Amino acid sequence: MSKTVSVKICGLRTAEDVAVTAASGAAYCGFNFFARSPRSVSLDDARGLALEAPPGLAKVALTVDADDAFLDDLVAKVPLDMLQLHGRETPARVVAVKARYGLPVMKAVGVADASDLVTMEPYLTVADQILVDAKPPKNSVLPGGNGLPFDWRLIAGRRWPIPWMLAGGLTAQNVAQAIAMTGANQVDLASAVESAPGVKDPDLIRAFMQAVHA
Ligand SMILES: O=C(O)c1ccccc1NCC(=O)[C@H](O)[C@H](O)COP(=O)(O)O
Repeated sequence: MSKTVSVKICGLRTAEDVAVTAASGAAYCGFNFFARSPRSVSLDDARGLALEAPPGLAKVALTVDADDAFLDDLVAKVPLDMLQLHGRETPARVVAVKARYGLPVMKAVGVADASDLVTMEPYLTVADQILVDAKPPKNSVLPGGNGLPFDWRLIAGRRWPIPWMLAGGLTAQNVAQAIAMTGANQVDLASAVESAPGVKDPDLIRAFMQAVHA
């Protein structure tokens, strides 16, 4: 029996991105507020995009080590379903963000070797979800969204007590193998559905979704 895998497409910047993501059957869309990313959007633009998102498409805001002043503004302006913390936020910071905003929090953890799975453990009791992502290369300015996979054998057969998403270099060509190896029920991607950094390609989004559901 085939299983249902939920998809999050991250780094949406235009109304067409949102429309295609929703129509393709993705469960989540991500708005990126890391200023140095080619995928970043302003609060005003994100508000417009979020208001256009149809019911059923969960709106996730990705931030990196954001302070309360920024998050206050973000949550006041943009209707959201989840906060994604993609920096060096501690477990205590996850607890504080959850309490302050009352939104589910997904904590991203970069994986390069088995020690990163130990680093993940304290988050499993405080976050609502974990994003199991590739650790960025040392010279990258982006803490995520580098289009590079990690060694999926590191998490093959691993089960965690809270929902989690697999991310890092997923493509239409490798996602079936990634799901089979890791048992992921949710996947997240940015780079492989772009024709250029920050520019989503509707055909690539549709091809990825077909590969997930094949
Ligand atoms: O995508 C970015 O530019 C980015 C910048 C800063 C922090 C995180 C970022 N992306 C996080 C995501 O949720 C990506 O979807 C995830 O890392 C996978 O990206 P990719 O390997 O490009 O599919």
